[in-house]
Amino acid sequence: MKGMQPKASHFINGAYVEDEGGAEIALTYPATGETLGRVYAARPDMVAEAVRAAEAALPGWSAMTGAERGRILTRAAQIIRERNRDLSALETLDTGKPLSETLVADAASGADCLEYFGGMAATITGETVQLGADFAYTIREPLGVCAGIGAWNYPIQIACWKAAPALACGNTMVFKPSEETPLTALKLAEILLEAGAPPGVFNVVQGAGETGAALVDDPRVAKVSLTGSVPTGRKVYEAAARDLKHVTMELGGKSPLIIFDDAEIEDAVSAAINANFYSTGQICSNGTRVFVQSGLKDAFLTRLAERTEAAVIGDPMDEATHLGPMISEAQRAIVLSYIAKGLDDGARLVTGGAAIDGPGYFIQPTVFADVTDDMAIAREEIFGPVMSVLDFDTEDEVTRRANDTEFGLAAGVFTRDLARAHRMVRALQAGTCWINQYNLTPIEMPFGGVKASGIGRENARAAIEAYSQPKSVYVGLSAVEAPF
Ligand SMILES: NC(=O)C1=CN([C@@H]2O[C@H](COP(=O)(O)OP(=O)(O)OC[C@H]3O[C@@H](n4cnc5c(N)ncnc54)[C@H](O)[C@@H]3O)[C@@H](O)[C@H]2O)C=CC1
Repeated sequence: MKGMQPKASHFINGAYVEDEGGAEIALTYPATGETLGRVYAARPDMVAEAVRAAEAALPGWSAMTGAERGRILTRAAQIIRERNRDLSALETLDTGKPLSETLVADAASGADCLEYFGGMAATITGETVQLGADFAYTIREPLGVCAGIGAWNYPIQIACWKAAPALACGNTMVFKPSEETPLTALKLAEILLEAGAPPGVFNVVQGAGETGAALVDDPRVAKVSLTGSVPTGRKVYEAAARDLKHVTMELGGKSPLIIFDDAEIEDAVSAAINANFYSTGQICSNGTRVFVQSGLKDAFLTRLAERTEAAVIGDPMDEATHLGPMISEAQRAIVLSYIAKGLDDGARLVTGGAAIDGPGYFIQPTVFADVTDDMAIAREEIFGPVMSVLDFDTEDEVTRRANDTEFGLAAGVFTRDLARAHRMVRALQAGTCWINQYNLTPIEMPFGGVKASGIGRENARAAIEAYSQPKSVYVGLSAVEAPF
């Protein structure tokens, strides 16, 4: 298997840079466990160099018109689309996610995002406020150098979701991908340069938490956008607070998917599958607590088991494959430990429940029924293909139980009664809700969490607020009055 080794580890000021003195990070293909290359973590000097490059590029980039910046982002989107197959194959090598997914959901979503904010860049303006004879106007200014830190489940998508709005607003960025998936952010850096972004506008440094922390701590960084777990979010938020930096936190979840008796059953089963097994369950917004009203329970579980057992698990490069491996042996071990806890706690295993023998970090898609609210599998984010099905009887009861969690990323409601659906989403504590759908995250819709699941929103116009700030200018046109 070829194609994993990048030219060098980091991309700073428009060029690949190497420093073999940093900690080595093996590039492992999760489907076979083979090591197919290596990168090195950025040491503090390298992080400082990347921030310096981003700072130096800031005056020129922010002085361009929005239309000029937008044209570059749009061109980058076009290049990504032209290279979608190669980028998707690289993403599959890095993450193990099946090509059938990466072809449609990863680089393609990144291109959607660059196109969206590329189109919007020229419309980012202030406003004018008439104040009697005087008036005020606002100038929407970039924040400065932004740090982006990514998780491993959607590497190029996360990089684009952060870079596109940041760059559209006139900021520059240093992005640190997850140490598990260093590759496609480097490709994005190449593509942005090729599309016309000046050197230093988008830089990439590799490394784990230490590198991320060095980036967050750099006093020249004005804003930090993290996609990661809640514990990491707490650390990064705390570090950013020391210098009162702006933050966007896209964190974990344990989201409810609520299915009423009157739901269209095949749609509800499809949604439960998408909400738990897409990307082998490694999605922050997954609806891992599937509440099913008592009258539908048996029929739902029967169809769910039949369809789950028909999933094609195996070679991610084969486009007929539905489920690839977990990202790593360590993550698979975590998921297996949760399955063991589920069994210990008395949940009923409907299907799956075991690792799959052979090379790579494969695991069966797993469904538990008769799960109760107090079980670990119902309370903690597992980040793997484990679905918990819980029973409920009434709307009030399920609303209360759905909200009884520290998380608040997403929620879904399946019912034919639309008045009930809208009433429910008003009551559900979640940043994103779906009615009769699940896990679709178009760029046009703000995405983010409430409670411990995050701060701020990505995508849509909301992201412009997250990467710019208004400067208010009062213009006096009358005589200045003073008390004496
Ligand atoms: N809300 C959202 O949009 C999404 C959230 N996630 C969440 O991400 C988690 C899984 O991803 P992981 O990569 O395992 O998360 P993680 O929290 O372990 O790592 C996330 C990133 O933070 C970096 N990091 C770790 N410690 C740091 C520190 N002290 N300072 C700065 N950076 C640090 C890591 O190197 C990595 O790049 C899950 O909890 C999942 O729910 C994943 C995707 C989307």
